[in-house]
Amino acid sequence: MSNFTPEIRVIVGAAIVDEGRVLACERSEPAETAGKWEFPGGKVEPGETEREALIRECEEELGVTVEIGIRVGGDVMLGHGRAVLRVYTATLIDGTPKALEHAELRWLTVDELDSVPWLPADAPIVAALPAHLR
Ligand SMILES: Nc1nc2c([nH]c(=O)n2[C@H]2C[C@H](O)[C@@H](COP(=O)(O)OP(=O)(O)OP(=O)(O)O)O2)c(=O)[nH]1
Repeated sequence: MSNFTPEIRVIVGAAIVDEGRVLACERSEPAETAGKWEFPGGKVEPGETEREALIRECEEELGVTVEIGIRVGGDVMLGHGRAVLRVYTATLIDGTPKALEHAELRWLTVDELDSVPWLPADAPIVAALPAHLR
């Protein structure tokens, strides 16, 4: 059909900041991305706002309650333009993050941001992070 418009999924990530450090999470699956590091988050489901999706994902993946702040960096295209990644700052309201779905969690200072292999799409977001950690 000539009027077919493919759906663009929005993937949200939370840059959880605490005492000048950001929480980095090592993916455990699937095999193609296991061992790469990311911001906790995932797909925004129909009927959900981006902030609601982030709060839900942080509960599911880390067992914490977060408050969402401001955007970090710009939109990053994923999957040949089929999805877009949007990252927001977040702060912990309740709980201590646990690796419920990730292989490992690490709190990184601004000097440690490059110490883990981030998912490739996260590079521009990580580059924009220092301003939020100082
Ligand atoms: N959560 C997250 N995903 C990222 C980041 N960077 C990046 O390229 N991605 C990609 C990896 C995945 O292909 C996709 C997120 O999918 P996901 O499988 O984690 O999302 P989800 O939790 O909603 O998954 P599911 O319910 O469908 O299993 O976005 C990031 O910083 N955080």
